[in-house]
Amino acid sequence: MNDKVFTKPIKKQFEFDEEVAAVFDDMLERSVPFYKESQKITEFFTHKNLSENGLVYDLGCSTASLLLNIHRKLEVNAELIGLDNSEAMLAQAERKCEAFGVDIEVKNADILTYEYKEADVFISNYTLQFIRPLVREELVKKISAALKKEGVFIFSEKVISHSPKLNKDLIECYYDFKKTQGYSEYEIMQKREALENVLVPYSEDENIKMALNSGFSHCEVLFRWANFATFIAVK
Ligand SMILES: Nc1ncnc2c1ncn2[C@@H]1O[C@H](C[S@+](CC[C@H]([NH3+])C(=O)[O-])CC(=O)[O-])[C@@H](O)[C@H]1O
Ligand SMILES: O=C(O)C(=O)Cc1ccccc1
Repeated sequence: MNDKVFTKPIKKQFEFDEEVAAVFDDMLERSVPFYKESQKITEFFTHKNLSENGLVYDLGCSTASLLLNIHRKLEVNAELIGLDNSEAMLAQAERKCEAFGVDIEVKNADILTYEYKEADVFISNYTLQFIRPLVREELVKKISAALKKEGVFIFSEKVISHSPKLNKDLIECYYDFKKTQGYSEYEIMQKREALENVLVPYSEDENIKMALNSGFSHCEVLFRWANFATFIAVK
């Protein structure tokens, strides 16, 4: 279904409710620049770091698109677990996994309090940005603690610049992108308001520092387009 969520006046903050879940795949493909490319890079580095009988967690798996792609190219026996705390998203995820006849575990859980098993790879695609800054680093520490030695955390985020001029231009560049994807100025502005204080992006540098401060020995950018970036952190 096509994303028309912000074509009408919205009075509430952005939520991952039924209305959003029903159009979510279209929303992400049209709202995240090079979404498919960032997914492909994430898939590549997941396969590279996954060992026989290994485990992958996808934090904020939404409709399970990424785990389904990873599953398609699995060359080892591995456990894939997707976590999300939106019932509406999980219903879509289960519907897709069933349709493809795929054995992926999707669980209703809060990624902040979940008790993780030892894993080879953690993924968070555009989810950390929705975690309150006060507890975000704590979560990254929890992730690093649950990873195997040399395990990886691959995460994609919307990012900001601390140069005010550059930040303003990055936002404008992104809004031009959204217009080319068929969103009107009205939809863009309405969503911007709904996301205020809900989606809190860090700069590229702040994301890397957070990873290095949380038990990772190395962190760098795999892919960046204007204000969207994919990072890899190695334990
Ligand atoms: N505390 C939390 N616990 C569990 N889930 C959460 C929490 N907070 C938010 N979520 C979930 O994190 C997801 C973030 S969307 C991820 C896109 C996906 N990775 C994709 O690549 O398709 C990003 C976006 O929409 O920009 C939503 O499904 C929330 O319900
Ligand atoms: O669409 C936007 O304005 C964004 O910042 C990206 C996004 C994509 C999907 C859900 C929330 C935010």
